[in-house]
Amino acid sequence: MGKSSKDKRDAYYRLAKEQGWRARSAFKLLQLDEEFNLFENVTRVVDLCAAPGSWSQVLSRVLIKNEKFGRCAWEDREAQFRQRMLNLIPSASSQEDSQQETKQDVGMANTQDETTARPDVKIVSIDLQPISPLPGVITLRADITHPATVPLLLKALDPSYDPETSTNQQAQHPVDLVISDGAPDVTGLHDLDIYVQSQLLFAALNLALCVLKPGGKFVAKIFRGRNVDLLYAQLKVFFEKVHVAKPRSSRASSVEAFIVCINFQPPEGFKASLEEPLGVGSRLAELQEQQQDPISQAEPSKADDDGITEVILEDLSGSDNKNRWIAPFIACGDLSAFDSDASYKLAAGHVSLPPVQPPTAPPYKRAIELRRQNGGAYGKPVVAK
Ligand SMILES: C[S@@+](CC[C@H](N)C(=O)[O-])C[C@H]1O[C@@H](n2cnc3c(N)ncnc32)[C@H](O)[C@@H]1O
Repeated sequence: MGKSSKDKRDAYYRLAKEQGWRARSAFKLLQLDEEFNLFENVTRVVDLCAAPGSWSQVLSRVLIKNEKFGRCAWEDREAQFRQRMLNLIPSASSQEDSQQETKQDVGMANTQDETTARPDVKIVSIDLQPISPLPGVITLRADITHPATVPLLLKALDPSYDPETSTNQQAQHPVDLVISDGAPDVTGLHDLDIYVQSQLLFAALNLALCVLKPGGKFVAKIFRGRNVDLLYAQLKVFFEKVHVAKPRSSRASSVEAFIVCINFQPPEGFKASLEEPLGVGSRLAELQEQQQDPISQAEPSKADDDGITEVILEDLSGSDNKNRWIAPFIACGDLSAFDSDASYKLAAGHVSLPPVQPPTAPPYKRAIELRRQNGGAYGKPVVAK
């Protein structure tokens, strides 16, 4: 979590520290769950691009510790927080609570905790960066775009999996839910950022296809850019329902959104492949060809059984119309929830809480070292006169 002055006034940044979450992203997952009931009947989950680990914390607290974060609990916590915002000084007890929890989280072993673990629950989290231990969560430090990560993940999910002898890439005990909050270091070059993000998304989808069980769910961060409708149509090849969701805790000013794909239905004869991953060559296009056109399958403006209205745009231009599809857009999170674009005023007496989980290996550490070695020769701040 950054510490810019905007962040300090961002309610979710402060609320995350109040409640002991490692990052404000925890609220995005909680608000997505509020809308889509993501964790219902889920015991095996893979969290991709998981550092510093706030999504894994949510998984651990909901699935292992059986904590409830439904609308009621959320509103209760929020009401308390609003009260403290009015008083503008965090209560000593809430600070102690969150620090206590952090100590618990950080102090736990890297595998299932004997006292709290539900033996039927398996959570595997992966990131390029190290993730501090969490109760009941297996953490892997790996690159999700690298083919060697798939056998690593399969082995973590199923210790009897042997990449040497196994001809079957599918895990023996497949996964109910794959979530990915992957984001590259944003360059500010819009098209490049969207391209790199889409490569992360394809890597996440590829991994998901290797481990998801039929009926499983896939949730991933996307940057909504030009041609995102091509992506929605591609996801529709594998999942019965594809929604694009914007939690209230995700800044409206950001192009970030989340695809929520429900009911994994691999096309007949489809096998996830490391040699020919999705996003490379014509494999996806061929699968789309095999399938009926998703646009003609869906009836325009029809409410499905969740009461969600699908809006299909009829006038998509270009010859590849049949490869495009507009996923229903859903804003989620209670309307009374904090606005992530608003700045909330802090009083003079406001006490800022320390980060719940200081970064373990932040990329800027090396830059600081280099700057020190060079006697501050580069990257010196320019002082305005
Ligand atoms: C927005 S953060 C994820 C936050 C996390 N969901 C949480 O709640 O704490 C994005 C993460 O993506 C990770 N990432 C980016 N590219 C990756 C890759 N190729 N493989 C694995 N992780 C990657 C980054 O290291 C970073 O930790």
